[in-house]
Parts: sequence; structure tokens; C-alpha cells
Amino acid sequence: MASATPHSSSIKASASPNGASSTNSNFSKKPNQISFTSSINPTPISAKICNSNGSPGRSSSVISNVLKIAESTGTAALDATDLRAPTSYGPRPKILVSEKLGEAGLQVLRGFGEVECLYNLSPEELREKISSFDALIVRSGTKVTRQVFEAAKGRLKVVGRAGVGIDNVDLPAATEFGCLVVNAPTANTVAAAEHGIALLTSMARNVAQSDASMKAGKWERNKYVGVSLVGKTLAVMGFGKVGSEVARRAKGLGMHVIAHDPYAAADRARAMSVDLVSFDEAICTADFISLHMPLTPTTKNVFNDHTFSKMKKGVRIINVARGGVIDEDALVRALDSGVVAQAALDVFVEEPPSKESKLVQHHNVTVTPHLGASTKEAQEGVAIEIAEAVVGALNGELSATAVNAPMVPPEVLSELAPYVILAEKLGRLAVQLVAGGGGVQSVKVVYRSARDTDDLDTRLLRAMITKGIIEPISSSFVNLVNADHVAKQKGLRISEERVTIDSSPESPLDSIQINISNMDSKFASAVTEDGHISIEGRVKDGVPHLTCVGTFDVDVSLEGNVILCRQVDQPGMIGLVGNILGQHNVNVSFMSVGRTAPRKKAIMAIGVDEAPRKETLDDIGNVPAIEEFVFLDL
Ligand SMILES: NC(=O)C1=CN([C@@H]2O[C@H](COP(=O)(O)OP(=O)(O)OC[C@H]3O[C@@H](n4cnc5c(N)ncnc54)[C@H](O)[C@@H]3O)[C@@H](O)[C@H]2O)C=CC1
Ligand SMILES: O=C(O)C(=O)COP(=O)(O)O
Repeated sequence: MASATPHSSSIKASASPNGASSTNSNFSKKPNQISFTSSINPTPISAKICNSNGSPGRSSSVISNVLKIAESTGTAALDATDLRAPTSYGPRPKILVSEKLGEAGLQVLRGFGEVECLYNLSPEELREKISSFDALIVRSGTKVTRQVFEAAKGRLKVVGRAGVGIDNVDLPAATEFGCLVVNAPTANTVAAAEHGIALLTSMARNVAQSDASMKAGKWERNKYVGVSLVGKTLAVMGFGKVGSEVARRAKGLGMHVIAHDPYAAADRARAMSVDLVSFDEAICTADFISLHMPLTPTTKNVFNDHTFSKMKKGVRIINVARGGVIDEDALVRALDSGVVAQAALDVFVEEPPSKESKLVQHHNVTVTPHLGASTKEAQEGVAIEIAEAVVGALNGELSATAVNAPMVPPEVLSELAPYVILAEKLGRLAVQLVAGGGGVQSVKVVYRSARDTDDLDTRLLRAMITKGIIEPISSSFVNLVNADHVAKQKGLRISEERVTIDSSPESPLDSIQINISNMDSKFASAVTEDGHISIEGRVKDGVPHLTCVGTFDVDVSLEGNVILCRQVDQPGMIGLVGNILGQHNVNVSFMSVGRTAPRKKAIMAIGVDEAPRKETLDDIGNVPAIEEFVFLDL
């Protein structure tokens, strides 16, 4: 075999409309196309793919991990099991439920996997046990820290938060470990809003304090004179799901409602006759302030000495969001000074707070032990919502409530399914064309599509290209959750370019091209004039095809592995190589030849079911007309 030779810049493929021709075992020649039918299975099947040593290797997950191929129909159904860690959980995944979950949700989980409910685990116990589980379901009481993900040793694939707030889950760590986090964002909205209103009204009328007084044998009618709500201004801080439900109910009580939320749409507020105002205007003008923003680095301690000092004297504060948005010591000071007349709190920086907490003990403070979501109805709803999300995620579906992965609607997903396989396979092929394999730093992906730019979500495709490029050359496990993170860690920069073509926008993509810059190739013909290793693929009848290598057009379905040969175009080459493979019991699934001109240089792309042994490849290399060749393991 001749070693890789410099690529001729004048090469231009031209054989068929796409410049390629395919071969057929019976060599029946169609104009510009010969199709090889002896071992072709036109429908994608879950192919057993072997490593070069012939054993089923990690590459076998290429198809099965990304897609479940429906063998009976030949249609590909997306199963984004790349959300899973590489360890397999067998038929019954194990699910740890670490806090009380509604029975209906537990039933959904039990129908799918082995469920263990272990409430009140200490952090140490959780870390000890977590590596035996594929999924963890928590509420607000379990801290899912980086140490938990580390202790999971790659087995934990999904954390389900049975509720809204995910501040108890270390999201960056989850993402780094490729663990999907899903929550149940809607089922407890009404419960939380109702609790907010309960706290508002009971605080205004001293219900809790007077109840305690009566139970202590007293009758203190003059002490517990309350304040009326009607006509008072309520500032809703965070006009999201809970905040807007609180606003709606407060309006029903005759209150004037204003809201502050930097991200809320003004027309949604207007439709409810709520004025969206600045933070300062909200806190300076309100008689009551109800907190409904998430705890984030920006909202942490946003209510502090400084902001309390701006409030109207005698303001009343309700918090059913998160304790951490208030500096609790500052609130005690504001209560003592009378700036804040009363507070009603469901949530605390530390839960449970210490028994000596001055805030909890304060006579002007009403407290509940994080009960916002605790209605029967909400708990059943949340349990079902999270159980379905976790089961879906373990089944490899992309979740609509994913917190750390793109949420891709099912219709987009099914349309993109074959392109997702194509993207990963092109990534795998491209990196194997690099001399030495590793060290790839800069990849440009060109998507040709007739669709508008915002009508094509390429995040999935980019993630799968990243996976394809990184996994064959490292021990990293890449999925949709951690693809960008792993790429960054490896110093791999993937830039994307969209080329709009004049064609039917019915299919989302015409082609995907991958270009790797500044790297030598072990197959010189894959290098373009401007020095990139370049390959391109398309989806044909739902099946991914390799359609261009360097400047040579080819056409090989990417269902098995691929051998690329560059040779002098001459009669008998297809038969010669086909014979060698046949003699070595290697099943050819597809062959295609792309050439510059008759009897000049040609590239033969051969799809093979099995990985050829070294002797087979040596025999191919010994064919005098073959100038270079490469075996690419899919
Ligand atoms: N006490 C309890 O049992 C419950 C507490 N919650 C908590 O209530 C909070 C809100 O929940 P949802 O309404 O379901 O969430 P959501 O996401 O629908 O609403 C949160 C809103 O806060 C806004 N926001 C973000 N940063 C803000 C800032 N700096 N200032 C003002 N607004 C800001 C967002 O734009 C969003 O509109 C969450 O923190 C959640 O954990 C929710 C349910 C039960
Ligand atoms: O959904 C939320 O954000 C809540 O705070 C509810 O918490 P819980 O599930 O009751 O521990």
C-alpha cells in the first residue's frame, strides 16, 4: 500500500449526480449507479458492531445508545439513551426515593423499576448508597451535592426533584457528571399560592398568635387587633407561576397588586391588571411584600439591611419561596426596629432552623415548616409528574422538564432522529481520519438546510458530533447533558455554520459537513484544498450516508464500518477488493466509487458488517492500484 500522499488540489468528483456510484454484488449497472445488494439490509437494524479486535465494544452503543431501531418497521425511534451513563442497569433500574413521595407516583415508579424509599438518610448514608441507584428522587430536604455525584461513580443517570426549587441540587456538578436533573414545575403551584395567601391573611389577623394565646388559657381581644387587606398594596416579588396565582387571589381580596420580575412579560401582567415595577418601587410602596423568586446567586440575601431600610415602615413580609433570599439576621433587626411589622415565613436558610432561632421565636413572626407544597392534591400531582419524568429519562426520552439539558419537543426529536445518528457517526468517522487520533481542537460543522435559521435546533446535533469526536479517543462519556462541558474540558471548540439552500424545507437538513482544521490525516484524500479534514453526510430514506470525503463524492450507508480506499480508477477494482473481503469472510453491505474522471483517481467507500482482521487489511493494502486506505470503526 502506498502511504498517504499529498492531496491533489485539482481533484473534482463527477461520476453521478452526486458524483458517486454504488456497486452491486450482481454488478447490475444502472446509469451512473451500480448498487451492491448481496448483503444490504435497507432498513436500519440494531447492528452488532465490533471493535477492531472483533469483540463487541463500546462502539456497539453507537446505534443502540442513541436510537432504538425498530427492526420490525425499519423506522428509527429516538431513544436518547445517551442521557444514560455507560453502565447498564439491566431490565430493572433502581430508583432511590429519599423523601416522602405520593403513592400514585411510587406506583408509576414501581411499574418500571426497583424502588427503595429510604427517608431521613444522613448525607454520609446517601453517599454510601448512591452508587447502587440509577435514579434519585428528592424534595427540598435532600442536598444533592457534588460529593453525591462523585460517590455515584457514574451510575446515577437522573435526579428527579419532586417540586420546583432545584437549589438543593448542585446543577453544575450534575452536568459535569452527565446526570440529567428534572423537576416537577407545575403540580404544586396552586398549593404554594394558597399557602402564601393563608400566611398573608392569618398574619394580618394574628391567627397563629391568638390561637396560641387562647390555648394558653387567655382571652386577649385587644391585643390581637389586625389590619385589613382591602385597598392595601401587595408587591409580588417574582411574577412566575406561584407569584401570578398569588396576585390573582390577592386581587380577589380587594388588594392593589404590583409586581417586580425582571424577566416577566409586561403583557401577561397587564392582562391581570398588575403593574410590573422596579425592585425599588415595589419595596418602597408596598404594605405587604410576598416573595416568589427562586434562590439564585442574584437573589441570595436580596432582602437585607439596605433593602429593609427602604421599605415603608410597618410593612409585612410573606416568604414561601426560599429562606436564602432574606438575610435572616437583618430581618430580625428590621422586626425589632418596627420597619417590618410582621413576617410570615414558610422557608428558612437552614431547614429545620435551630430551636433558638430568634426569627422563629419572634413574637411578630408566623412560621410554618416548609408546607407550601404540602397538600394532598399537590403531593399526588408532583409525585406523578416527577415519576413520569424520571421513567421517561431512564427510558432515554428527552424530558420536557429537564433543568440541565435542552428541552426538545417530541415532534422535533422524531424529525431529527436520523440526523442525530448521522451527526454522531460523522463525528466518529472524522476523528478517526486524524493522524494519531487525538488533539483535535477546532471543528467546524456546516449544516446545509432549506429551513430558516431559527427553525432548526442544532444543539442535539452538536452534542452528538461532540460525542462522536470525543468518545473514540477518550474514556469520557458524553451525552446531551455534558457535551458542551466535556468539549470545553478537552479544549475542543466546535463552531457551527448554517448554509441556507434553495430546496424544500420539508426535511430539516440537506447535509452535515464536519471540518477539522490544522490536523494531518491518515487518509490524505480526506483533506480539502484549504487543508481541512472534511467529510459530509446526508440522510437518505431515513438512513445516514457518508456522501463526501475530502473533495470526493461517495455514497455509503453508515450502517456498519467503513473502509475507504484511494486507487487508480481501473476496471476490476471493486471485484478485487470485494473478493479479498469475501475470502476473509467479511460481509460487504455497500460499495460506492467516487472519482475525479475515468481512469484517474477514485475513492472507493466500502461498508462492512464486521471489522476486518489485520491480514484482510494487509491484503487490501497489497493491491498495487490502491494508493492509500483506512478502516473506520463505527
Ligand atoms: N414553599 C414551598 O413549598 C414552595 C416554594 N416554591 C418556591 O417558589 C419559587 C417560585 O416558584 P414558581 O413560581 O413555580 O417558579 P417560576 O419559575 O414559575 O417563577 C419564578 C419567577 O421568579 C422570577 N425571578 C427570577 N429572578 C428574579 C429576581 N431577581 N427578582 C424577581 N423575580 C425574579 C422569574 O422570572 C420567574 O418569573 C421557587 O423558588 C420555588 O422553589 C414553589 C413551590 C412550593
Ligand atoms: O417545590 C418547591 O420548590 C418546594 O419548595 C416544595 O418543597 P417540598 O417538596 O415540599 O420539600
